[in-house]
Amino acid sequence: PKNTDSFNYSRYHKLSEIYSFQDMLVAENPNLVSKIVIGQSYEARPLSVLKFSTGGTNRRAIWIDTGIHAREWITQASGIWFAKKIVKDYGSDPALTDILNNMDIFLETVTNPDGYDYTQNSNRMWRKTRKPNPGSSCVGVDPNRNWDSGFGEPGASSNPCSETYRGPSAHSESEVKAIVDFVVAHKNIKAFVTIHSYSQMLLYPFGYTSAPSKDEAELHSLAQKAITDLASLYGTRYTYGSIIDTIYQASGNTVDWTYEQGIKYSYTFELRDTGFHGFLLPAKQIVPTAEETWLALMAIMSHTFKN
Ligand SMILES: NS(=O)(=O)N[C@@H](Cc1ccccc1)C(=O)O
Ligand SMILES: [Zn+2]
Repeated sequence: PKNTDSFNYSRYHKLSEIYSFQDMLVAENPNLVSKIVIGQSYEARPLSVLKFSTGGTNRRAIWIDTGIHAREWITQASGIWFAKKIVKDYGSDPALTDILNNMDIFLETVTNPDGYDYTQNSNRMWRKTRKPNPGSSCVGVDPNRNWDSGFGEPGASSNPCSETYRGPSAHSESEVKAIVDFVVAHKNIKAFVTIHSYSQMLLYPFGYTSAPSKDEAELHSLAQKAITDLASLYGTRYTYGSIIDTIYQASGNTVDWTYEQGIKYSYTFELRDTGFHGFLLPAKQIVPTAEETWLALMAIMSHTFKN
């Protein structure tokens, strides 16, 4: 595709097409969008983050990532759609314009590029990173068990062959460490949203413990508002609540760590569907899924902006 208007948002794209989309979006919108490379994957691919900013220095910021689990293709595709949506709506949608006149948005659309490439060329059901595990014939670490929050506690595996292998140590994966370093250095991120599929859930900390977070009440009511807005478009029904109560115990997960870093509005989405297609969601559902999810993201971003 020649530009981001002719780009086909209703199709899943290979890694090189996503990278060229990012560069086209930056080139078309130099006053709003820039690309930051926060590190590199095990196989030395760039970990690229799109920054949406109207100026200032170290403004309060919102982080969104998609594709940390490679096979969850609806999430990378939604992330691409979100990027174009931000550019289209800035200056026309009052709520988004207000947010971007005061805050920055960081969007990492391919958070596990090695894994994504592997699903495209080898194993469509790959989940983890692609770093070999010494002493094992099994490859990869689960990037949603590798964070330094309840690391190694129940809710992750110590077996390199497991899909939920936590890794040899917290932040052992460069794809995780790059985000850790970015969050620690930035210091002004107020909302952190990491997007997975499938199950149709909106989840908040904690996953490693049944102890409620101190902000449980606020996180619960904001989640309720977000999934209500989501459902208003196509009637898609989400459940919501703490990770451990709503899905299962999971230690070393992303938002437990970001919440413990002090980022109150830390959420994990599980997008469509509830298992009929699962990870193999048909491409015709990409745009409807992205559109409805955007409404929930706007609820979270607006609340973050006002608080
Ligand atoms: N996306 S998924 O199918 O892998 N499910 C997630 C569920 C999950 C979501 C948020 C924190 C911990 C765990 C997982 O990492 O197991
Ligand atoms: Zn996932």
